[in-house]
Formats: sequence, C-alpha cells, structure tokens
Amino acid sequence: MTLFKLLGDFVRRHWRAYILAALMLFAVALLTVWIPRRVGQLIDGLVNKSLSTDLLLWQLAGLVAMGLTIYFLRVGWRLQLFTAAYRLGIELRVQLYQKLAAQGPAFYHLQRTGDLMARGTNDIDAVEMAAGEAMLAGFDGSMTLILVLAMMTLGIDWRLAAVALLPFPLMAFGFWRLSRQVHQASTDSLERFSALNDHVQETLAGVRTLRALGLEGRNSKVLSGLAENAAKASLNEQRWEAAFEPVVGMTLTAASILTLSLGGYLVWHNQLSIGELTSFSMYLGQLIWPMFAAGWVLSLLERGKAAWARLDPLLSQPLTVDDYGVVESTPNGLLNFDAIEFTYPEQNHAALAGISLSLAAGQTLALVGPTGAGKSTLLRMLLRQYHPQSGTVRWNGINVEDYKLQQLRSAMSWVPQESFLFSASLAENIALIKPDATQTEIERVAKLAAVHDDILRLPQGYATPVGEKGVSLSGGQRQRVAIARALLSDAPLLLLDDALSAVDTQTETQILDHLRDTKQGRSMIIVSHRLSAVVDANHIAVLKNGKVVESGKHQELVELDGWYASQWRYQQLEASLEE
Ligand SMILES: Nc1ncnc2c1ncn2[C@@H]1O[C@H](COP(=O)(O)OP(=O)(O)OP(=O)(O)O)[C@@H](O)[C@H]1O
Repeated sequence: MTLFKLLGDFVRRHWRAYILAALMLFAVALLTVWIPRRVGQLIDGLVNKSLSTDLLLWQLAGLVAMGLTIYFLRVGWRLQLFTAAYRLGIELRVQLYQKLAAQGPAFYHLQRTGDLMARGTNDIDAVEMAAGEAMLAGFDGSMTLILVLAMMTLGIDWRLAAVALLPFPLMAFGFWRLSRQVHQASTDSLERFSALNDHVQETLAGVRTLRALGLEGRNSKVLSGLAENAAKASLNEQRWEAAFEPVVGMTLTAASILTLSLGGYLVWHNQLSIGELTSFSMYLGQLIWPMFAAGWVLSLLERGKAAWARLDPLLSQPLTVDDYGVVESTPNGLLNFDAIEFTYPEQNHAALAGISLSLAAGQTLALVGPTGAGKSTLLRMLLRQYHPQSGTVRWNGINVEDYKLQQLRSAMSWVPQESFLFSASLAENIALIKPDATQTEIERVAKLAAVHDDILRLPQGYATPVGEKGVSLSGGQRQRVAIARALLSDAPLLLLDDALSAVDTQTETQILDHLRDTKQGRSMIIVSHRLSAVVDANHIAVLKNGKVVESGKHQELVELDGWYASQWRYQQLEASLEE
C-alpha cells in the first residue's frame, strides 16, 4: 500500500472532520483575499476624498472583525485536522503493536528491538504529520492560491497576473528537484535514528554487564559516533528543507520586479489605479504562504513516504507462525513427536535431526543432554514458535498446527529458561495469566513453588514491586516466581525448560515433590541439566546433536553406561563433595 492510499482511506473514513476543516479553510481563504480588495478600495476612496470619517471607521471596524473571524476559524480547522491525524497515529500504533505481539521468535530473530521502537514512535509521527500538517498546509495553500489568482486575474488585471506568474514554472522545477533530495535525506535520517535507538536500548538492557566489564567508555564512544551520525543526517535533511525558502524568495522577488515594471507602466498610462496596484502587490505578498505551504507539504509528504516505506513492510509482513488451525478443542492425551527435523534460519547445522518421542497423558518426559543438544528447540516445536522442516507433532492424534493457536497455547504452561518479570507487584506477576486469582490461590501456588517464605521476607510481601522499577530478585527467586505463575493455570501440560537451574538441589527436590503430589493427571516435560531432577520421570531421553542417543527410565540409563550414566556419577560425586 502506498502512503497516498493509506491517507486516502483514512480521509474517507474520517470525511466529516476533513470536510468541516475544508469548509472553515474555504471561509478563511475567502476572507483573506477579500481584505486586500477592501484595503485597495479604501485607499482609492481616500485618494478621491469620497470617504466620510464615519464610513472609514465602519470600514476599519469591518476589517478588524474579519481578522478576528479568520483567527477563530484557523483555530477551529487546526483542531479538526490534528485530532483526525492523532487518530491515525493511534490506529497505526495499535496495528503495529498487534502485529508485533502476534509475531513469533523467527521474526524477532531478524529484527532489532531499538529499530522496532523507532518505527513505532518516530516513523509513525512522520506519517501522522503527513495526515495532519501536510493536509492542512496543502488545503490552505491551494485554496489561498486559487482565490488569490482569481482576484489577481479577474478582479484586477489579467496582464499583470500573467507577467507576475512567469517565474513560477521555474519554482515548480526547483521544488521537484528538492523534494527528491528531501526523500533521500529523510530515509537516511530515520535509519540513523533507528541505529541510535537500538544502541541506547541495548546499552540500557545490558548496563550491568557493561559496567562489570568496564566497557562504559568504549560504549559511550560508539554512542557518540551514532549520535553524531543521526545528528548529521537530520541536519542534512533540514538543509534540503531549508532550501525551499530561497527558491520562494527568488521567485517572489522576480515576480515583484516584473509586476512593478508593468504595473508602473499601466498606472502611468492610466490603465490602472494606484489602489489597484497596491491591492495587486498585497495579493502577490499573499502568494508567499501558498508557496511556502507547497514546499512544506512536499517535505512533509516525502518524510511521510520515507517513514511509510519502513512501516508498511512491517505491517504487511506475514506472521511467522500463522494461525490457520481450526480445531477448537483443548488438546489433551497422547503427545507424539514424529521424526522432527529442524534447522534455524541462516544456520547450516540441524538443531533437530529426526527426533521421535512420545508422552502419555499424566506422565513425565525428561529431556537431558549436553548444551546445544536441541532440548529447548524441541519444546519450541510444540509451542509452535517455529515450524519443523519435516515431521509432525501430534497431540491427541491431531497435528498441533491444526489446533487454534490460542487453544494450543492455553493447554500448556511454559516456564522458559529465562522468565520475565513485569514492572508490577509480585502478586500481579504470579497472577499474570489469571488476573482475577484470589490471594489464597496466589499463595497456594507460591507455596508449591517454594517461594512463599521468600516473598513474606520482602518489605511489602506479595505487594512488593518487582521488575525494572522494583526490587531485584535473585535468579532462583525469579525462577520460582515463574513456576508459581505457571502453576496458576489449569493447563494439562507443564513445560519446565531448565526452570530450576538457579535453585539449590534441596529446593529443587522440594518443588518437584510438590509438583508430583499435586499433579492431578497433568503431563510434564522437564528439561534439565541436573539429573537429580529427572530420576522419577516416566521416560528420559538423552539428546545429542539433535538426536535421541539414549532413552529409558533412570535405572535403565544408569545400567546402559553411556552419557547419562557418566553424567549421573559425576553429579553424584559433586553433590557428595558439596555436603
Ligand atoms: N534462535 C536461534 N537461532 C539460531 N540457532 C539457534 C537458536 N537457538 C538455538 N540455536 C542452536 O540450535 C541448537 C540447539 O539449541 P537448543 O537451545 O535447543 O539446545 P539446548 O539443548 O536447549 O541447550 P541448553 O541446554 O544449552 O539450553 C544449538 O546449536 C544452538 O546454537
């Protein structure tokens, strides 16, 4: 979609606001062109001494009233147009947010957060300006231009008007050349601002790491380079925009010289009155605004076009995970991974190389294996964050891609390796997926996740603010809050992706015991590096380089004397040394 189509559709939907603004503009333009005419007549009246003092005062009062009316109408149309333009900004931001919220990890894999933020703020502002200020100046400028030209040609002298307009085609050519430069400079400036935004966002997110490594100095040098680039690009854009002004100035000077030459000649030969020449000169002055408006509109539109060219692909990009499933029932029952193969985008080695596994309802499947073996990736196939390149995941005999995404995801409680705490109270963070949960429910799951006592020790207990604006919790506390959050859902499948890595072995055992006791038919997939967490699993699969290399129950795997057995012995030894 082009910017003009977007604006056209928007104006059609909000036609009332635009028509009202256009009517007010028309009234203003009429009054504006009427004033020079009245002034010219007044001057001629004064020169001929045909005006009485009373009449003169009335005429002057009339001019003041016209000025005031123009003032109020200008306020009115601005309010109409800007309100409409802000609405476009809101619509685009909501649309962008919904799109970003629906996109999967494969999309974020290729996007920079700071760039996305810049598009959601700076670029949308530029489109909003095209729908507001550019429309306003465009309407107003063209209306004034038409009426002023009509008054010049029909109301005063067409020969004078024809001569005055001679330099205008040159101005149009100059504007056309400048607008192309403004487009290029705007694109450049928006991109550099994105790069700067991205750096600031990354720096703030990783500020602790940077400080710990003593990299603030180096990082601020990079920042100053990016800030300078962004400033230079913005200055370049301003420079091209400023070039519109001298073009207008030169055109007007040329037009005035031509007007005065021919006008003087006509007055000399009594074909034009002094009052008429004065009116004409005032009209010429009134052309300044339409000319500036044209330059301004062109640069706003070019900036809007450059911004839209960055926003449109984002808004029209297909979802990386399409929700084309139709099955509305909540999945439950037997879960089957059948010959799953998957390679991440832009990677040359398979993360999953033909994995087949199954999990009966109510049972626990454990995935273990060295780092990078593909354990989390297998869960991502089930969560439908990525599509397997071949093979299928079936739940209750139905391909998970055939379930409605919402239905599928609500059947799983997922605790990722790194969970996110929002800037809210601890209670609100736990009740994230069930905001109407009672305090008793919240405390019950916090006890199951063995975090209740830790929470009570915090200054405001469950009301303690956490996340970016609150107290910092330890890694282990965060993990347990995330587990409590997951337990609040009644989902039939619980996925723990290394979700206990930061808690000590004793607490881990305590949580797993709680989970086992309150399982109530819930299935579970546990990914863990610590084998003590999986000894009770109904089935354990050892993954290596995307393949299942060993599988069975704990005792069977110990007897097999492979990777699992040696890892088990090592971890047992380590645990006994720690005691
Ligand atoms: N987003 C990604 N983009 C590209 N490659 C990835 C991505 N995530 C994982 N990989 C690669 O896929 C392979 C499997 O990774 P995965 O995270 O599934 O392993 P894992 O067994 O869960 O490891 P860990 O125990 O360290 O969490 C690894 O080679 C990893 O480098």
